[in-house]
Amino acid sequence: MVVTVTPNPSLDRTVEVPALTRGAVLRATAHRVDPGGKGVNVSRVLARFGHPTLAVMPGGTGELAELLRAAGIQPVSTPARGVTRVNTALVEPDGTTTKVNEPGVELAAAEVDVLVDTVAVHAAPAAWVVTAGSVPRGAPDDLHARIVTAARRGGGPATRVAVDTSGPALAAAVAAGPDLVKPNVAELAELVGHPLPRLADVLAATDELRAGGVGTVLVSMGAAGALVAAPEGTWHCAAEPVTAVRSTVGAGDSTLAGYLLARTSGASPADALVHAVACGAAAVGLPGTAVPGPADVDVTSVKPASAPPESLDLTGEAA
Ligand SMILES: Nc1ncnc2c1ncn2[C@@H]1O[C@H](COP(=O)(O)OP(=O)(O)OP(=O)(O)O)[C@@H](O)[C@H]1O
Ligand SMILES: O=P(O)(O)OC[C@@]1(O)O[C@H](CO)[C@@H](O)[C@@H]1O
Repeated sequence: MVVTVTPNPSLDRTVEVPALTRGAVLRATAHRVDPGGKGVNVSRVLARFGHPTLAVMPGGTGELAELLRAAGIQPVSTPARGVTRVNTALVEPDGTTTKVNEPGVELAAAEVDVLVDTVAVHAAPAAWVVTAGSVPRGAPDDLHARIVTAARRGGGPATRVAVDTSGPALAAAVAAGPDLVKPNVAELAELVGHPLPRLADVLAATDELRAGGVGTVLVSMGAAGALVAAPEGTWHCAAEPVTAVRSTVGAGDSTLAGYLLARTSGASPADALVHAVACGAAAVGLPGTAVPGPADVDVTSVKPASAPPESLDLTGEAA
């Protein structure tokens, strides 16, 4: 079982437009609404694969709860002020996505405590507790760090904790020594305080995090695939670039879910990375915040993970 925590859940509204023109009235060619928020998306992938999951979040009632139940996920709601935010993605035909994320619910100190304690209550049977996404208004920067500690306190001997967030919240969470973090390259660069133009720079950054007490670092790198730096070793893997990108929203969450699904089934970090990359590639071919299931994911189309090509340029500026 995997428990996910989404401190700032959302309803993701995706509107496809012929072109994004500032100041114009745009006529949508398609639209959809998906449950959203990073932890929620991880639960949605797990549910599509038939893996048991519980999604903890402040608020998360009304339409979001209905959509989650329809997806086979039982939401665990904790008290919050305000309503679930609506995050809007404007998607152009080539997949270019402009996203507007609302601030979302607000938490008083007591509501933060309830969220953190609820994680401890549900952590015992979990193989993984995943805490992910932005920190809502009113909550402290160390919210994910507190959730890591709560998951450890309430979890069983086999419970592991993964974090996917950014900025000061990621820095605080890393200091709590989670078993896994899943930054993208920009988030990792902000964390270590300098740009990471080549894969060698990403590797050095993952070494730094692991030396500081993080167990595994899973770095998603867009079309350049993903890298895992684990106690067992370091591997890189990339899918064939998806040319028909529908929406990249949720690709990182699908990558993380794919990795955890494979690891809980006993796969090695290298094989789990292949599954993670296949899930990420499948996600970008799906509209809006649709997440992949087994029928969408083709592991055989992804080459086995290999030693990281350290000279790989990640800026897209190589000659
Ligand atoms: N153009 C692409 N072609 C093939 N695979 C892709 C492409 N873009 C992304 N992916 C896959 O999706 C994964 C996640 O993408 P990315 O690194 O952009 O996530 P992210 O920035 O964490 O996303 P988010 O936080 O919005 O969910 C990549 O590791 C890769 O496997
Ligand atoms: O505002 P946050 O919490 O950083 O990100 C929220 C969000 O953009 O992330 C998910 C994709 O990863 C979406 O479902 C959701 O709208």
